[in-house]
Amino acid sequence: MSSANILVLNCGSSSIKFAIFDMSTQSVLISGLAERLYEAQPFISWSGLHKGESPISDQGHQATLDKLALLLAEWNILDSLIGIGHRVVHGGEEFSASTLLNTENIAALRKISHLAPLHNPVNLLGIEACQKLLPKLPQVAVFDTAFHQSMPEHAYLYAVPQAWYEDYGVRKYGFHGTSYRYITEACAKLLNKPEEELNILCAHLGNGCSAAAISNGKSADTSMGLTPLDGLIMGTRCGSIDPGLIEFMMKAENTSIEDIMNSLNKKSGLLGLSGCSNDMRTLLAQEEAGNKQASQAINAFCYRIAREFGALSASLTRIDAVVFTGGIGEHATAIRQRIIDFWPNAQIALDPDLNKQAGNEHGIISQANSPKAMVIATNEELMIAQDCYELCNHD
Ligand SMILES: Nc1ncnc2c1ncn2[C@@H]1O[C@H](COP(=O)(O)OP(=O)(O)O)[C@@H](O)[C@H]1O
Ligand SMILES: CC(=O)OP(=O)(O)O
Ligand SMILES: [Mg+2]
Repeated sequence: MSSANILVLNCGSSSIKFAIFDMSTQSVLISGLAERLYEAQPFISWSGLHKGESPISDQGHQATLDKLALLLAEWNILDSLIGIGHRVVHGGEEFSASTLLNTENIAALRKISHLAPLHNPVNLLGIEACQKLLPKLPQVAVFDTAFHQSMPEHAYLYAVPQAWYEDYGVRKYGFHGTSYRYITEACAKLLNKPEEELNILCAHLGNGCSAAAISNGKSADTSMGLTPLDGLIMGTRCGSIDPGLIEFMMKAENTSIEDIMNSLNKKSGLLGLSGCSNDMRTLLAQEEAGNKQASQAINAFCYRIAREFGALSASLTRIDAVVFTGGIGEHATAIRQRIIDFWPNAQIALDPDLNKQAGNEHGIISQANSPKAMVIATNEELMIAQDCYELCNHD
């Protein structure tokens, strides 16, 4: 087996995605997903050199990380690894680029963990598990926030007392940056343009959802903020709301700030509006079956994305393409059409066949005479593997 293998770990709030890359060929050897970690029956599946699936004996991230350690040993892959790359969602102001981890910067990461409560604590759990399993192996953190460090001050400042920014780092950071970085590279190639000349609007629509304006290949603005709670409607997160709502609901329900924040993070978004699911596939099926609340949730979701595109377009001198990515963006034909329907002044006309097949060989789903709309499958794991490989080889 090659000795240029990198393990990539993406610990999410309720799932763990992993991939083993052979960087001598930039190919994936094995990739997998553990899902529903806090539900009755957590489950892990993998494919590539080895293929299989298995229930996980216990709930939570730790049991899954233990299971993954057993699988890596079983696949005889541990000795071939030269580094481990971790998706870390929040890098605060301290981390503006991918970083080789050590005791000091892990401690610094721990300090900003509360800024992404659904993500950073479990990202750290993954880092600790790997340290235990392979203490000598270099580990690299790749931050969702890094790509957005190019945002200008007028985009990232909140209109709150300046001391909040100076003393506590309260500003917009933006997330899904590793995905936007991949999309920028891929889109420039597909449109045959230098990255530095690419101007696009992109929506990353997964469990977490955000949109970004990319100007001359760099992030100019994005919908998520200090935390990944702001902006678009998400699976269980509310997105933008009137901040006054928080005090209002605390008084109305005579409850704590923790309770309200828990509801805004875990019981809102598509789940809260529909009252039935955070999963777009389920909601589309429910809508088809006549469930009005599911329909309301989907419409609010799509409208908010159209509105965000309209707002973000203010920061671009020209729009080369509107790009959809993430689980929903890549797979939900009807959602892409509905977003475009809610955005008439963009004058985009989708080609129904191209939209259905999620793009031609250039990723394009719009008609020939329309402003361009595209679908590009994101690959955060490849970006993480590349950064990890580069940092491991330089040390
Ligand atoms: N064929 C599909 N049609 C509609 N929605 C889909 C389809 N496939 C996946 N999705 C949706 O994608 C979302 C998950 O996206 P994903 O990017 O995998 O999430 P994560 O943020 O966990 O990485 C879910 O809402 C799921 O319903
Ligand atoms: C930042 C974020 O929302 O990530 P995810 O989409 O993985 O939840
Ligand atoms: Mg995701």
